Amino acid sequence: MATPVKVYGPTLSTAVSRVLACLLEKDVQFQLLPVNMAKGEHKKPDYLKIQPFGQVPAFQDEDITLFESRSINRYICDKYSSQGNKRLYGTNPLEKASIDQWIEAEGQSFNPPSSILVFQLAFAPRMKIKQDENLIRQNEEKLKKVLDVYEKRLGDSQYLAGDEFTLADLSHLPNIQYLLNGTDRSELFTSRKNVERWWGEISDRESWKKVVEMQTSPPPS
Ligand SMILES: N[C@@H](CCC(=O)N[C@@H](CS)C(=O)NCC(=O)O)C(=O)O
Repeated sequence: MATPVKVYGPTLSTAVSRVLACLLEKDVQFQLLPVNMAKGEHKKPDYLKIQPFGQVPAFQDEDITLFESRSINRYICDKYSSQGNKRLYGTNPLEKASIDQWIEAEGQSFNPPSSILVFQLAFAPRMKIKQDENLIRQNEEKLKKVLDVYEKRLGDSQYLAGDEFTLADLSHLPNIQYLLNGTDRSELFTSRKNVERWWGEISDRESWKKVVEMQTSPPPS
C-alpha cells in the first residue's frame, strides 16, 4: 500500500481544506499533521524548511515537499490521475486550460476580497480583533463584481469550466463555506440564482461534506 501523503495545518484553514477536498475527491490516503498556529509553530525554523512563507498548508508526498494549495491540488491530480475522480483536472489540454483559467480567476479575483471578508467577518470576532468596516465595505463591493461575472458564466454552463465539477469549482468551496455559514453576508450568494444553484451542487459532494465534518469535529491535536 502507498505511504499516505502528509498535510500540515489545521482543518479550519481555508487553504488546508482546499487540499483536503482534493485528496478526498481523488481517494488519496492522507495523514493530517497539526500545526499550532496560535503558538506560532508555522513560523518556526523546522516548519519554514517545508513552507518558507510560514503559512499552512505544507504538503509531503514521499520525498516531495510542496506549498500553495492550488499547486498542491494540481500535483495530486497529475500524480494520482488513475484513481478517484478522473475528471477533476480535465483529460486534455483544452479542458486543463479552461480549469486553470478558472483556478486563476479564483486565486486572483475571487479569493482576495473573499478571504478578507472571511477574516474580518468570521475570524476577527472569534479572535476578539476589531473589525475594519471600511475594509469590509470595499471588499464586499469587489466581491459583488466578481460574483456578477460568475452569475453570467454559471447561466451558460453548469460548472465554471464546463459541464463537469473540477478543481476550479473545488477551489471556491472553503471561502464560500465561511461566508455563507459564518457571517451575515449569505445574500451575496443567495441573491444570484445561478451562483446559488452552483453552490448547492458543489457543496453537496461527499468530499466537501467530509471536510466540513472534519472542521466541526477535528481530531485531537
Ligand atoms: N496562497 C496560499 C495561502 C496560504 C494561507 O494564506 N494560509 C493561511 C491560513 S488559511 C496562513 O497560513 N496564515 C498565517 C500567516 O500568513 O501567517 C495557499 O493557497 O496555500
